Amino acid sequence: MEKDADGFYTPIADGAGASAAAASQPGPNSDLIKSTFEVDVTLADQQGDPNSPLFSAKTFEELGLHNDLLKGIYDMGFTKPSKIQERALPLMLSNPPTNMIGQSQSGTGKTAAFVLTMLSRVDFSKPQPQAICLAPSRELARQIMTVVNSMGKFTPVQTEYAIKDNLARDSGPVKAHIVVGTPGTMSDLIRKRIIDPSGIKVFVLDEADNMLDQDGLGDQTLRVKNQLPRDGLQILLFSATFPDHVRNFASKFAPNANKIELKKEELSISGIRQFYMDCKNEEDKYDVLVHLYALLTIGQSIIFCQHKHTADRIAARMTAEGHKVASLHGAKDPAERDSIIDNFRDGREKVLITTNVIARGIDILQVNMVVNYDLPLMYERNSGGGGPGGAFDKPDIETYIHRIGRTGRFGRRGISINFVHDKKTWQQMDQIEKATGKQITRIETGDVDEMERKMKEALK
Ligand SMILES: Nc1ncnc2c1ncn2[C@@H]1O[C@H](COP(=O)(O)OP(=O)(O)OP(=O)(O)O)[C@@H](O)[C@H]1O
Repeated sequence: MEKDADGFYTPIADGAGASAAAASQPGPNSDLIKSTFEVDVTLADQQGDPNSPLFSAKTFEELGLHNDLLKGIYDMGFTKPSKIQERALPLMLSNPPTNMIGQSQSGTGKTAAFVLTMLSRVDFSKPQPQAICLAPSRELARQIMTVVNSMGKFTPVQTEYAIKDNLARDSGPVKAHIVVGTPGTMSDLIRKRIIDPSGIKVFVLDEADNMLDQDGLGDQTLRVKNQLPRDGLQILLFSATFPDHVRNFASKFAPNANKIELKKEELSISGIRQFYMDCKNEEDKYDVLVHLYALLTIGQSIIFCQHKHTADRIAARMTAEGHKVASLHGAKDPAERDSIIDNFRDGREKVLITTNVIARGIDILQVNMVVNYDLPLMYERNSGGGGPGGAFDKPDIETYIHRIGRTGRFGRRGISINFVHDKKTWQQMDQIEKATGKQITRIETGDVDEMERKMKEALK
């Protein structure tokens, strides 16, 4: 592997043209859903294709992992590493520890790469925090923790959450080896000395571009970092996207890091077919969504809105009209959030209406459809679109890539549908199409049979 002029390693190739699997598991009555066997076969095809992000020339044994971790990996049903795992793991496990900035498309196994590093670096005989991982949402932190506990199943690892409402104010010092949480709570717990930072050797930021962005969680993340030991700390930053405005900061945050980065045109995964639907106006979007309901429930689907109140309003209206949907956003209380995402993860709910809170990282293999009810937008200063000096007018390309990446996980097929309803939204989608370099195809809105035919075709 060679570094280029910027210190980045050879880019990971896109999986373009790889024969992807059909939509994933459940739904025994659905003809959209292929058997697990078929998914395995096509996954093996992709993992053998050097152009796929799932390809690896090596085995997990060759990556220098401890036997107990290999047992955990195989117990999870992984047979071969993905490209990011193959490339990043040997660099992250080598001594002396080196920082890493790792980029790879959505759903290509970044979590396992950093979780295996945390588990490899922990001294299980010492009952104190040694690795911490931050994520932008409690849902993602909980998911990462599941991976830590599954991969570490054959080790004596102890884990603890740093998420709201988990540890009481008067909790004694945390003795767990690995702590996973969100930045605000993690920083609080360190400040209160409930988490002793002195033994921390590994600091991971998942969705790192979002965690470092000053318009996002940047301040809180920096606060956590400033509380950690300076010497010998290994910093690992992972994301599917690293936009230019955080890239420099990421390099300063994780000095002298090994870097694995994607080319711009490789950002989105090719197993996801992107569509759009013309809606007559804002109100018509609701009717189009209701029309789609039968298709949304074939597998599972996530509907993204810009605002919490939109998610709640649509969910309440659909429920009143006899449809079964759930809504999830950051204004709900933590216990309710946990139960909503758990119900969705377990397939008890099929349609989740939400905001950007779960745009990143959430890994639910059965999700074969993502709907952008509202396109993701970001604040643009002086756009002239109202508000003092700016407006939410600019398409948020990174969020778009992460949102559609909730489907098409690890070689599976998926569909995304954008609702456009006026000139402005049309132009915003056009900008997204240009920036991602992937075609977004029109689907006839009124003709349900045609919609179904196109979607089935896309999922084949
Ligand atoms: N080597 C492997 N073999 C088989 N499955 C794998 C392997 N590595 C990861 N997976 C599975 O692939 C799915 C996606 O992995 P993961 O959630 O880590 O993706 P990611 O790259 O972090 O995506 P995102 O950018 O959306 O956060 C998970 O269900 C995970 O269990």
